[in-house]
Amino acid sequence: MSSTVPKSSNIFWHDCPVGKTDRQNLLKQKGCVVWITGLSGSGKSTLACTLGRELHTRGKLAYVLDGDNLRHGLNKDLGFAAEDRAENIRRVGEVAKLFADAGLVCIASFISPYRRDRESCRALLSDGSFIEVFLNMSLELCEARDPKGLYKLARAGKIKGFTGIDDPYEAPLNCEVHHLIIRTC
Ligand SMILES: Nc1ncnc2c1ncn2[C@@H]1O[C@H](COP(=O)(O)OS(=O)(=O)O)[C@@H](OP(=O)(O)O)[C@H]1O
Ligand SMILES: Nc1ncnc2c1ncn2[C@@H]1O[C@H](COP(=O)(O)OP(=O)(O)O)[C@@H](O)[C@H]1O
Repeated sequence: MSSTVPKSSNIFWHDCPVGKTDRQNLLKQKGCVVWITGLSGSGKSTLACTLGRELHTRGKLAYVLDGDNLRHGLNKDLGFAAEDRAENIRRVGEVAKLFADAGLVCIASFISPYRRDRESCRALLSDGSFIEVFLNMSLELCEARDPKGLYKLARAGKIKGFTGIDDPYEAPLNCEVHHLIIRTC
């Protein structure tokens, strides 16, 4: 699928009197995006929900955007070809930016296998407001977990273009948080 970025013309930005700073003051927190990337089964959703709960417990407003979940709605028209993944991440980046602008801690949990797509999302946010977390789990570990049985299907050739099997994953070069687990099971 090709990019659906619209070619709008004759459009004008409309500023509202209540801005991001006002919302942040109201909420007593800073809006930002925590972007969790890693292979399927690396623990992205688990970490996203744990972090979301921890922030909630501390009285901070957070919201989790998860790949599987958004593919049930906003991104249900997208598959897993490189251009579909790029469009998936582009849309999520824009949504995450809105959440951060609203003053929330937006926790985005997506494989987001392409460096360029993640960097485009980073570029949407101001310095320090995009925190990239790399769950660096080995393919062996993720495959041993295989909670949805997807690696088994990919190995059997029943899913084509599965990340880590026959589709690429580009590890971050300069992420804010690098979580590495070396054990194999
Ligand atoms: N071909 C292929 N490759 C990778 N993953 C696949 C594929 N097909 C389906 N799934 C399921 O889709 C989930 C990943 O969705 P994402 O939106 O995070 O993917 S991406 O960022 O656009 O690459 C992923 O969820 P997680 O296991 O939570 O990562 C899988 O459940
Ligand atoms: N820190 C962890 N230690 C051990 N198992 C974990 C950990 N985090 C997640 N898991 C398990 O690994 C599997 C994949 O986790 P999940 O959060 O669904 O990964 P992802 O969203 O990256 O696909 C699940 O069965 C989950 O319970």
